Amino acid sequence: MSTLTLDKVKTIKTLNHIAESGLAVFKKDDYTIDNDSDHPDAIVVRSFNMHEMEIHENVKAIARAGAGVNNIPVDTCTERGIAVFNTPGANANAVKELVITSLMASSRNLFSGVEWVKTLQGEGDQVPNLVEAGKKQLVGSEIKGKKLGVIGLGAVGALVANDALDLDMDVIGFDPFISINTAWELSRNIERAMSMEEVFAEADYITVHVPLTDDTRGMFHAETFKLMKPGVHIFNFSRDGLIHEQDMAEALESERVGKYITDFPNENVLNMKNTVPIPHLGASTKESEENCAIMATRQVKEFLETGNIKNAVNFPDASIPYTGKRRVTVFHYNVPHMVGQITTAISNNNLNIADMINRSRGDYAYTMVDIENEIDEAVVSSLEEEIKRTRDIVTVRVI
Ligand SMILES: NC(=O)c1ccc[n+]([C@@H]2O[C@H](COP(=O)([O-])OP(=O)(O)OC[C@H]3O[C@@H](n4cnc5c(N)ncnc54)[C@H](O)[C@@H]3O)[C@@H](O)[C@H]2O)c1
Ligand SMILES: O=C(O)[C@H](O)COP(=O)(O)O
Repeated sequence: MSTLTLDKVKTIKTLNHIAESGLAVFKKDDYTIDNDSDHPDAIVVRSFNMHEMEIHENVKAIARAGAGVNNIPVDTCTERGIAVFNTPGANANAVKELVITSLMASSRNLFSGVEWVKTLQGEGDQVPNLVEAGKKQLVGSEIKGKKLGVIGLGAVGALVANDALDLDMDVIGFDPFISINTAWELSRNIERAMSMEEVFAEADYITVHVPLTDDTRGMFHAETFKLMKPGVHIFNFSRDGLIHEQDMAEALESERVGKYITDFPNENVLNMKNTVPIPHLGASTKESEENCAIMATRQVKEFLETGNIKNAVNFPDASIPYTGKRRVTVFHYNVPHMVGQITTAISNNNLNIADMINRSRGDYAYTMVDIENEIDEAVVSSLEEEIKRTRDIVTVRVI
């Protein structure tokens, strides 16, 4: 584990409520939490929409205490050398439990049943008779023996798929980009679909667990609904943008889709027939909020103090023990000669290298070099300036 003396107190700004146990990672002597700061060193966020927000040049990192990063302008952050972290899997169990709860509850018409029975208030002694007479409208289906289609077998999808098998469902899953780690976690009894169409054709219930990106936006639309079994129930605990809302409204109206259970209500959703709107509760458990907050804040602290990177969505993973007296971290384009230019600048300043790492991710790369020598601040500035003058550099930090 790294050790490093901070040269100044760092400022952290939060844009949503972040669990105290996570914020406690930032020790008082080294950090201040200031939610009014317009130039924090790092930002910790949950679902706050950052797309319209001005992000000060002092911001070095943004940590999403959760999974989805569609509320963060990730491409702009990358171009500016701001690392964006998330917390893979930290809230997956919470989401899985709510998906399974909703699967059983909606299949048994529990939500509409409870709503209806409350309308009997005021009927006095007649309530039990009215309940017995009315319950025939609410006959549901058991999930045992039915087929669940899971689109996206990541942290959440894999847990849902495995647990559905334990509930005696048949499960068919589709994920063309599945990670090796998740593939190891999946039960071999889950049927592997080679296309979404295969899932649509076979499933009685479909649950979607993919990120919202330009590739997945609107992936459920009129044509896809036509491929599904009439009366299918669709569960969306991922993002509203995955569903073409007008098409969903029409599919519900015609009962092509039997029920739409979503964690992302909006005005359109509230006007749709046979919809169960849930107020984005997927990750809202004490356990999940703490897991996410602790993971997010630890990752940011490590990055601010040592430059080490774990679970960034736009920087490569890169970690080495902090062995030297100072560390030079450089985020740059993934082009030839970068390491040579950085190490030349270091030797031009008469400094010796103790250790180094270079990792790339797509068009960008990240290099960290530990310096063996004690360096005074004048040399730090000269070194920083010299590296910044090099072509294809995005950001330089000497820490
Ligand atoms: N409701 C909530 O509170 C809540 C909580 C956590 C996550 N989420 C949402 O759920 C999403 C999934 O969360 P996760 O933790 O499982 O993320 P994850 O990154 O672990 O899994 C996402 C999976 O989707 C797969 N995928 C990507 N594009 C696909 C496509 N076109 N077809 C099929 N599979 C595809 C990926 O390969 C990956 O395995 C998040 O991005 C977030 O938007 C919501
Ligand atoms: O992507 C996520 O992690 C979830 O949507 C949770 O969002 P929240 O942190 O705002 O509850």
